[in-house]
Amino acid sequence: MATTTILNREQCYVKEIRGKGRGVFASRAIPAQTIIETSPVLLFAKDEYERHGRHTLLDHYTFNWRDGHMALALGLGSLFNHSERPNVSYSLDIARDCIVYTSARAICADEELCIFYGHNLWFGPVDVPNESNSSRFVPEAPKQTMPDGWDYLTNIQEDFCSALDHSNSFLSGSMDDVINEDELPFSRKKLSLDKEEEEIGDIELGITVTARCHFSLLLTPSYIVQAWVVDIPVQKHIASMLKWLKCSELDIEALSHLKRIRRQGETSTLLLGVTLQPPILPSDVALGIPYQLPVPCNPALTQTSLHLKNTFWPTVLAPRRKWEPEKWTRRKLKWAHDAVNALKKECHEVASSGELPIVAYVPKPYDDENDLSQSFIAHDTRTSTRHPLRHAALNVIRKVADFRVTEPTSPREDGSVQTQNGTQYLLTGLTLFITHEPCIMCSMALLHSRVKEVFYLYPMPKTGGCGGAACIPALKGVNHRFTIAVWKGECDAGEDDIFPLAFEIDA
Ligand SMILES: C[S@@+](CC[C@H](N)C(=O)[O-])C[C@H]1O[C@@H](n2cnc3c(N)ncnc32)[C@H](O)[C@@H]1O
Repeated sequence: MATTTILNREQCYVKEIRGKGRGVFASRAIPAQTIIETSPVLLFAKDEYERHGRHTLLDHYTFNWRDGHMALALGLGSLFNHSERPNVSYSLDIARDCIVYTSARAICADEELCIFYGHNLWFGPVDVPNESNSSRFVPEAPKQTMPDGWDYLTNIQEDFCSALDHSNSFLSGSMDDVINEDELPFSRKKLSLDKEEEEIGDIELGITVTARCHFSLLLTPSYIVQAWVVDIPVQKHIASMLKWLKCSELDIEALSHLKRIRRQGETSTLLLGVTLQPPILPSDVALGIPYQLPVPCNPALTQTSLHLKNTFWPTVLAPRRKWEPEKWTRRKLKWAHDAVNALKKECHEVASSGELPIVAYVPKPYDDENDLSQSFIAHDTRTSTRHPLRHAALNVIRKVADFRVTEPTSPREDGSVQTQNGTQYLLTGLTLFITHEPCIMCSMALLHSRVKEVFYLYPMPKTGGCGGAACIPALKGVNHRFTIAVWKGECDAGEDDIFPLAFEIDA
């Protein structure tokens, strides 16, 4: 086999490999994160490339560039072969018209240097670097246009998050001024949780009961059941039965929107509860036999709805409290604006490392630093770890939890330190900033974490769990709600396109 030695600054050489043609090799050990090669590119306009280039051998060597241009890397850049487990990542330096190749892990002398071309190869690949040596790093794929199941996340241009947000006109003025809602650089989603139920057919009947589960706070099985009631023939027994009920286990929160007694003519009926079996009643009171009735599952929000609900069972009127969004001062806006810029800065770095450019950031809280004494940032690592659950939001929750485990609370008597237990993952009172709308899984995790609010820059209509494909904090039956806000100016689509579902929240 012929061996040609061509050295670049990092002493790489080119060698012929069976079944692959030429390849680039390290002549000495290279530490991780070393720039191996910077190749200037030759750019072809889209038209020119379509008419000529793509019908030639050039098509095996070119990279997608911005604005439909195609780029041919000069120097060693065109000679890196493909591997499923590449040891080299690359980033397109659009401003300098070059491609920068960086070692994704420590590389041994005489190891072949490979990049990842993507999933749509035009040749049958041979010889992947051996598993024990291999990095799990998979950089952005050239020419990849296939749907990736993640709203084309893998195709998001590197420059997407590169521009810091300098549009900070809202920051000039007194820092204590409260900013009008329509001047805020973000829009808050309103989560509509309750329908008015003003038609008889709209009344939701039945009570949702949750089976007791000691292990999960959130995902417990629930059933919709009818309520048990019993007629009380003798009026003087009503008071004693109400007293008995208070002490029984039947008096539960889920029935608090219903009145206990229904009077119809001479008959008084007592609402007992929502057990699966008929409740056992006191034997010393003359009562009818318990029976089941469908009862409204929500309080009445309006008089019309009250009138209709009362035909099923007397219901409490609880007019909706007006949604009152939290007021934002200029000082707090500055805090959020800094957080967005921190996200973007990190995102830019992540994109050039070959991971999906998704970053989540939990800054020190604006109001109360006792909730978290330092800020945390994490990016998506599902590519490098080959672990489909390593999303940015989950990674940052984990970082916060890991930090808290090591953060001593108070010393014990014997002088050893005590750590908090079981609640480290909680983001109570904290705000999460994230480049992309969290997916359904992450939105559920965030709900579980009791996060106070989530700001994102880029909506994900097909996979998002904060208004895109679903709106997790607006679901019925979840035990926490968080505020959702979208930072303006990151997406040109109209709001209706992004959020096909209109939600409102009860404060
Ligand atoms: C950008 S060039 C790489 C340099 C090329 N080997 C050469 O000698 O010019 C891409 C071409 O290299 C070959 N190639 C790259 N990676 C390969 C692999 N893992 N297995 C087989 N052929 C590969 C394919 O023919 C592909 O069209």
